[in-house]
Amino acid sequence: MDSWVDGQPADALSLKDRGLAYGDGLFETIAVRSGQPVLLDRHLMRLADGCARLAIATDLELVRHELLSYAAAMGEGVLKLILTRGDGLRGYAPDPAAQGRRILQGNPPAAYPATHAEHGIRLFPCNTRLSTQPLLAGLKHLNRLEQVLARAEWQDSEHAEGLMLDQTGRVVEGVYSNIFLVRDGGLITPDLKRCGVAGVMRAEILFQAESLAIPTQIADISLEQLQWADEVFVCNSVYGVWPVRACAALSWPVGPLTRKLQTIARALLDA
Ligand SMILES: C=C(O[C@@H]1C=C(C(=O)O)C=C[C@H]1N)C(=O)O
Ligand SMILES: Cc1ncc(COP(=O)(O)O)c(C=O)c1O
Repeated sequence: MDSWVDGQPADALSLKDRGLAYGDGLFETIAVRSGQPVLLDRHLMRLADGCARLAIATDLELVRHELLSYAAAMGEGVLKLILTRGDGLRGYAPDPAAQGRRILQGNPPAAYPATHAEHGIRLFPCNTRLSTQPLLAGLKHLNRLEQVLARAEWQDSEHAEGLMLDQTGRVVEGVYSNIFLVRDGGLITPDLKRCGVAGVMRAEILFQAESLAIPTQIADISLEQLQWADEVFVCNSVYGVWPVRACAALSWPVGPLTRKLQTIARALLDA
């Protein structure tokens, strides 16, 4: 399907776009099932937070309308929205009058091996560490060089995802996922106030767990805590939940709470 720029079919973009020049923008990667964007409200909430924190001007109702129209035309697949600050001249200073540029791209459904979800995955222990930047923490902004470096650390198919730590060695997230630990029947996921992307699926899992009276905790997590977890899983808004079986010398069973939340995520993504 053709990409759209500001609501119109397009196959080119201005060379002055600040997304290209400085990574000055945000993105959302959204699963589309039966013509509907999955977890749309959560994606729009994160986008609105990003626009407010970066002071990018955009009409979020128009964005919603375009996402719905584009998804309806796509049917099935993965829809990527890139929202940049629009054009700029040389120099970092943003134009206060700039209007955000909306780019929509349709991709086929993700084709991950079924074994990732069924039997679990191995995480590659990435050497690339995440930098601390509270002003950007949680946002899905366009500056993703840390993830690019981390993902380039392994090429084998034995590892489906990587584990990323911050500068002090705290567990933060996967390269393209968030991480959860199960301990004594409850969930723990890293606090993302210093770095990391606050995933849409992470938010949904926390919500679903709370409505099932499963205790949840958002906290700093050490490698030692990871070692003592009863179960570990990763999640994102495209594949849902993958159990984690191993990371370097650590290993975990695929447990019942992971399976329960995986079933809930799958129901959302298969709807
Ligand atoms: C990096 C992108 O999006 C992330 C990657 C995946 C995936 O590969 O499963 C899913 C969700 C996204 N947060 C992208 O370029 O779309
Ligand atoms: C660095 C990072 N963390 C977490 C996620 C998961 O986010 P979501 O659940 O919104 O897909 C992603 C998605 O790509 C990501 O790139």
